[in-house]
Amino acid sequence: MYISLVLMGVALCGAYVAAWYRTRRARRLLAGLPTYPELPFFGNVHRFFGGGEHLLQTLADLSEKADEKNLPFLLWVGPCPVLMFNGGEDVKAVTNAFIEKPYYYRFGRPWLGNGLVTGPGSIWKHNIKNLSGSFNSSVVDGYQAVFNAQAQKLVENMKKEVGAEPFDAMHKYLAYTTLETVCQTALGVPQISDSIVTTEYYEAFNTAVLLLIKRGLNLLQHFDWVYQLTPSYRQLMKCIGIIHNVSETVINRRKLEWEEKNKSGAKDKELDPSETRFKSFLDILLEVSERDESMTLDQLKAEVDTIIVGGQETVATTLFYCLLMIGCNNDVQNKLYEEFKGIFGDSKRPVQKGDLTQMKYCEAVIQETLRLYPPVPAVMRYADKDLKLNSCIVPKDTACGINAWGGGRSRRCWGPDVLQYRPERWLDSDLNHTHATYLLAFSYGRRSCIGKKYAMSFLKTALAYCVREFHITSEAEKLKLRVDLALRPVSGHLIRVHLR
Ligand code: HEM
Repeated sequence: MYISLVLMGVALCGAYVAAWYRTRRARRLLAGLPTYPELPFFGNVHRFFGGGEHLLQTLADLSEKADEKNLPFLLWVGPCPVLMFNGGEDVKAVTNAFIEKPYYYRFGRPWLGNGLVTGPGSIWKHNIKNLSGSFNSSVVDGYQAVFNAQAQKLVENMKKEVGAEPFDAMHKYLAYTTLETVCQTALGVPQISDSIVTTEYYEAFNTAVLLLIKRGLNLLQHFDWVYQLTPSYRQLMKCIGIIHNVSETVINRRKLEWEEKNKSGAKDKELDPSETRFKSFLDILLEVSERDESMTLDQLKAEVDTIIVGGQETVATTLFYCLLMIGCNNDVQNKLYEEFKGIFGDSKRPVQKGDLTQMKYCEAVIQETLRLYPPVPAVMRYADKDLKLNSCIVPKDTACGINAWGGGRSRRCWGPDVLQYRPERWLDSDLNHTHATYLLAFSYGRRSCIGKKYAMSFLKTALAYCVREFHITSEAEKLKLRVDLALRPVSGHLIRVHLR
């Protein structure tokens, strides 16, 4: 025990000195940027302790300071610099220059392998060429029947809550709805709910997310060899085993079907559309694997798991905040209802592709929600070379934060009513390219979200079903939030539904 502690102490000191030596040039180049006073050894790391609420306060505080000065905010994690960018030309330059991510993205690799989110830049660069169009309009349009069925199921479930106590829509319904939707469209399995999203899978999925967050927030566990000694590691591996087992089973079955189809000499190499009635993400990957040897079975699994993770909580969280916001902004809800009435009349018919393009106000509601409540408040890039910006030089080896919370709440960009929930601002013809660089919920530039079109189509569909059926109320003006990778509520997050 004593020897282990001494060894750990020596390793930590060694790592600190090496990192300090490597980043002394950064200290010189970044002097003058807004920052916090540093503690010896820890830098500003103590600002991240104290739980998710405290973390959000820190993020909000540094975002405001950066906005006031119109400069990136500098943090020191031990001896290592982290620059936080709120938006504007800097974000554009940083996201286009850097495709590497800091080391802690590796924590997700036991689950997501070298998929798009967690893979190293070189692998991402190769695969994105094949996958960037995976969720283009024609593919996503093919998912509309799944979106409708899932939205219908959601409102049927929520009807149980009519006249009941306020409830937590996220955990009771939304998380499950989006997990089913994304599994179904990613894997292309009909009747997925019975066979795939079992309670065991759902629980393993949620626990794995929480364990990864826990690791991220515990600096000591950043060392692989420390983490591998913990019970959390064993629990994580168990959860990942359950999740992988599901995706592997489906992938293997689908791959066999695909190979048999090819052997039988079918001219059209797409799977029989009658089986799924849409082209799943897995189908797209199988097509890629035919012409690109680097799309191995492992890589294919990594990409499928990535899509499921990338699309599940983000979409559920956005829908959740949309419901909360319209629940405490009656005027907004009325306008939304009127828009749906204009499109559907009194009918509760399924949403069609053409309806989605007419939902302009609905789109504004989603954008405004994402501006104030980005599900992923910040993402990171790693500077693998120097980059000259107008505001500073980003030195090689600096971590760069793309701060969606700060961008959406930048007074400089959005004006004095920045904190007001006002979807109308998105209908304003004065909105321009600069505003786009401050709406960072989907990140920006290279390695930004490829599921934006998917997310918008599903969210519009789900909102149409919910608002046609229910009048929603919430007390979200009392909403309290925390950050633990995702933006999560602490209180003020319950809703009530009333039949229209
Ligand atoms: C409102 C919903 C969504 C939000 C707010 C969102 C947000 C984001 C963000 C912030 C990133 C950048 C991650 C990083 O740099 O670390 C990202 C990447 C990604 N998202 Fe989304 N996402 C959403 C929906 C979806 C959906 C529905 C899918 C797929 C079905 C998806 C798939 C992905 C993938 C594959 C990446 C990695 C892209 C790359 O690195 O090239 N996302 N998303």
